[in-house]
Amino acid sequence: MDGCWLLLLGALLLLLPPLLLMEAFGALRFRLKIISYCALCVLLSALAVPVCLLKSGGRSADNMSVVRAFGRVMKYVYGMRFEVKGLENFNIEGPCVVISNHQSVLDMMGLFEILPDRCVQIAKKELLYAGPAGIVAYLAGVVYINRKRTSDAKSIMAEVAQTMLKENLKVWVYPEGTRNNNGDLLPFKKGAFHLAIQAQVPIIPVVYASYHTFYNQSRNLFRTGKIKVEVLPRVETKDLMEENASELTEKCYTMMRETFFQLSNKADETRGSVLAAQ
Ligand SMILES: CCCCCCCC/C=C\CCCCCCCC(=O)SCCNC(=O)CCNC(=O)[C@H](O)C(C)(C)COP(=O)(O)OP(=O)(O)OC[C@H]1O[C@@H](n2cnc3c(N)ncnc32)[C@H](O)[C@@H]1OP(=O)(O)O
Ligand SMILES: CCCCCCCCCCCCCCCC(=O)OC[C@@H](O)COP(=O)(O)O
Repeated sequence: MDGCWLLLLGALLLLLPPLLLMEAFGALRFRLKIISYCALCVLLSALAVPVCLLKSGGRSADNMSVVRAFGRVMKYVYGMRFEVKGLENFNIEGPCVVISNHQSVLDMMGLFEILPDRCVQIAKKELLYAGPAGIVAYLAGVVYINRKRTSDAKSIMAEVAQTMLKENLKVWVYPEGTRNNNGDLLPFKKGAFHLAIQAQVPIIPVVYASYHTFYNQSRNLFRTGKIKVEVLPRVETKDLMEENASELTEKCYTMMRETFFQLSNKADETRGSVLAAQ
């Protein structure tokens, strides 16, 4: 492992000159910081691959704890602190579907901060081609879907409903289906909710506060910061059927959006105008 840390240190030193240059140029600085973040993800992944192979010999959800340990290095490098509420809501026997909002590539830090054991994510298939990061995600049991081929994605998720029960897995889905940094949540895709209903497992919503105070792509802002996170109480799906998926989606969306605004200290403008109209 000593070799690994030396390699890591060497790479960080290599990243230092570009980081200094960034002080002078806003846009360049922002880009370099994002690139260095991705490079660190790739580097940590490359270090984690052999450890995963030694631990499990191949693809296994047990490897996710290795990836989580390596992933937790990133928050120290980028000066992110987390304030987590409701972590005890993860303490449930058996499988469940975890859903959370997805703002940026920085979410990897927030993910590994609270990721429970034996929890795998659903990811877009393009991530498989991100070199070592794609490989380590595959080794840790990440399920890849092609978002453009809905019917394929649905059948893969139907298989996941079976495997999560068989192998006692939690599955983490970003129901917005893409990154979104607009200060609100995008409407949710329904796959996560069909998955929970098919497997008859609870949903655990997780909300990360808006990053707007320290990260904003359009303003080239990427500083250190504190991220409030709340793990909400489980939403049961027992006895729900396929036709209940839309209302379940709506219920979770409303709950998470309210929490998102609370955590981000913002007024819910839409709700305000709806109330005014009544
Ligand atoms: C070493 C450490 C450091 C290294 C770090 C690097 C290594 C990392 C390692 C490890 C961490 C990995 C982390 C990865 C993170 C990745 C994040 C992403 O990639 S986010 C993008 C992909 N995720 C999704 O897209 C969400 C899942 N998407 C869905 O669930 C969608 O619903 C989907 C794709 C299944 C369909 O999407 P639609 O765009 O067609 O929209 P819809 O409205 O949901 O569905 C259309 C109709 O189909 C029905 N439907 C959907 N799913 C169904 C189902 N399963 N069964 C039946 N009907 C279904 C719906 O009810 C709807 O029909 P009606 O409108 O209601 O009539
Ligand atoms: C051979 C080296 C190839 C290098 C490629 C550089 C890739 C950088 C790897 C960073 C991996 C971090 C994982 C990111 C997960 C993530 O945040 O993915 C975004 C998707 O959720 C949503 O996609 P989108 O619809 O594009 O917003």
